[in-house]
Amino acid sequence: MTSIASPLDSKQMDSKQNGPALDRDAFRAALMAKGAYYHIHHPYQVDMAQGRSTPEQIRGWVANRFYYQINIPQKDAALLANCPDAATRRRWVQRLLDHDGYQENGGGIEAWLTLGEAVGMTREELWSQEHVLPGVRFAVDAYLNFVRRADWREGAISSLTELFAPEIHQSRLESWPQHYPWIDAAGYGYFRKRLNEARRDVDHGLEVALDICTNYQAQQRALDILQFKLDVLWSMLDAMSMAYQLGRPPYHSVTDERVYHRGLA
Ligand SMILES: O=C(O)c1cc(C(=O)O)c2c(n1)C(=O)C(=O)c1cc(C(=O)O)[nH]c1-2
Repeated sequence: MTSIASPLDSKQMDSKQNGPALDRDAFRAALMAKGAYYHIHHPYQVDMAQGRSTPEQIRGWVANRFYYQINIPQKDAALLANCPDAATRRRWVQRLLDHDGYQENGGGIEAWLTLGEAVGMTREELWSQEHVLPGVRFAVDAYLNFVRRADWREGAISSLTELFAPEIHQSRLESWPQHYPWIDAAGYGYFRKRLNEARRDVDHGLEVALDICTNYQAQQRALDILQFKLDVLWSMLDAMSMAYQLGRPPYHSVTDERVYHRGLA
């Protein structure tokens, strides 16, 4: 029971736009094929993986990604708030604990702060958001706002970029220590921690998608949602490329000062 209209509901269907539904395996394959657009292929990410990034570029990425990290639990809390099903909430709530921590377990945000220190930044610097580029902020905010407004099942589908995340975490664990001996190994805990968490998360997200998207229109909608999320991740790196690789941070043509803001509350 939800008051938010979603094309995932069959009653919202327009029969004229219906094509044949993919079977479960073919739909899973169509979702997986979206991996071709994952940010693992973005030049900024490729440069980091191949050892071509400067310390400033790595630090810029860590500081900007921190904004993603701190918004993920708010996104998951929004999804929980929109979800009327207790059994789903009981599983989904683990994501909040993964990032925020519980009892003596520090959680993902804490692990990301450790990564920040490992690359030579202070915790205060990350929390201040002074390095967060407007383009990164807008992309992350778009994700949070989408999940706030969406049917929880659409929110769940938007997390499915995590299908492709274990590979990217694994690749960082393998390549970064070789290329960047200046990074303190304590910083890699986040990536190690996410390997299993992401696999468990996608089992749940995929289950939701495969169970619910059983007709053509719902399947197309799910693919569109996944593409939207891929766009979020890609756009974040586009903004970082401009600022840290091409030397074109916001307002670079009018001032040498950093003109960043913390967004509008
Ligand atoms: O480092 C990455 O490339 C990467 C990507 C993604 C993703 O694909 O959205 C996530 C994460 N990391 C991650 O650490 C994480 O906790 C996470 C949660 C989610 C989500 O959408 O709920 N995505 C991601």
